[in-house]
Amino acid sequence: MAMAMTTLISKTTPISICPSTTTSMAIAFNSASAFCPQFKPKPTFPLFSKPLFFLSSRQFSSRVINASTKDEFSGRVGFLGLGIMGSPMAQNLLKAGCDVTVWNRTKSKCDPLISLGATYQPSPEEVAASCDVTFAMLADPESAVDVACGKHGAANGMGPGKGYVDISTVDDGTSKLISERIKATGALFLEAPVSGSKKPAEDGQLIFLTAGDQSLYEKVASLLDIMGKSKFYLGDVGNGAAMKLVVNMVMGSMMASFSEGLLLSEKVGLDPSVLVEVITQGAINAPMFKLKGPSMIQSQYPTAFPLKHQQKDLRLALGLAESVSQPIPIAAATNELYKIAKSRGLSDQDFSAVIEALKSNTTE
Ligand SMILES: NC(=O)C1=CN([C@@H]2O[C@H](COP(=O)(O)OP(=O)(O)OC[C@H]3O[C@@H](n4cnc5c(N)ncnc54)[C@H](OP(=O)(O)O)[C@@H]3O)[C@@H](O)[C@H]2O)C=CC1
Ligand SMILES: O=CC(=O)O
Repeated sequence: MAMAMTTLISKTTPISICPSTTTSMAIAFNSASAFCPQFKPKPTFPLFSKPLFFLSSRQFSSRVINASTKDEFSGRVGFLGLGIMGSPMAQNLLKAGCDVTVWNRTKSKCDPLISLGATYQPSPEEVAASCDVTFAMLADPESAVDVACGKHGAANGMGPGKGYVDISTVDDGTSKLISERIKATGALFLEAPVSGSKKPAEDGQLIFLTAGDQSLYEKVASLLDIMGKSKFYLGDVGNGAAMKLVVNMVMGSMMASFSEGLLLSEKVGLDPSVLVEVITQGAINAPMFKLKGPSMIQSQYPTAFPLKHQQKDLRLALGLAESVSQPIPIAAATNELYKIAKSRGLSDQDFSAVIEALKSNTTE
């Protein structure tokens, strides 16, 4: 397998990077047109002080390269897909003064962005044709392929000098397919799936897991900095997708295990709120437990990360593991639990609603 290079730029301090594999988002650039003039670095994260590292994802060999974020992006930015994540990301670009053109399958979701100054185009093709760099944030592999490669898809509007950045969480095969189609037009491609949910998207605190054309990565670095707190460059297309799937495989299993713990503690007469406090103070603490625990105890699941997307990521992680004959029995069992939750009508609830699948099981 080809060695993949990992770059990390953080808004805060230098960070050691762990080994990786792959993921996806879409941007197109063309220095000729328009502008994104008012990029203002957030005061707590000076733009020119961001460290950047270049690491081998498999061997930890490293070299430091110059941070490219000092080069502001000057071009028209397209944004396809305005769901829970895409809307706040596009909004942050607009608020930073970028010239943004939007499209969404359900047009009404474009309206709040249009009222903030975005331009609307009626198809992905027309967005890509009118923009220098086009980002895509779609639900799943099928929609990501359709929007990029389908009839009136973005690829039809791409060409030399432009770039496509796919932020959607998809598998590496899907990302490679989209990359090939985009690059056949002469444009550049970057996959850039994100770690971080609705609130980090609103706060511009996402973590980008990028791979693909490094020159596109460097050209859109200042845009990634508007939407995120750090960014990794992981080498060949597929490595960003794989990294994202591994992270979300771990997250899905953690949430399932946490759900079992909450229910077991209650069944044996403990206060699950105290369990959350105990976990929070110990070595297995993760922000997710404190964030989701109190509402889970109240059987409330306000959607930040839809359960159907978590199950999709587990399904794709199983495929990734299969491709390299890696046993992942915990993730396989976890996937079954999320499938049960989906079959009980919880698809559009937050993924923490997976606890309901366990409740139903214990009462049957
Ligand atoms: N929510 C989260 O916390 C995070 C999500 N992700 C990933 O980001 C991606 C988007 O997530 P999120 O914003 O939460 O999802 P949403 O379900 O809120 O949004 C999905 C987007 O995809 C569009 N879409 C779905 N199917 C099609 C289709 N067939 N053709 C065209 N457009 C389509 C939707 O359009 P329409 O409005 O018309 O339905 C919508 O714009 C997913 O891959 C997810 O796994 C990554 C990190 C965090
Ligand atoms: O993909 C979901 C996330 O929270 O990250």
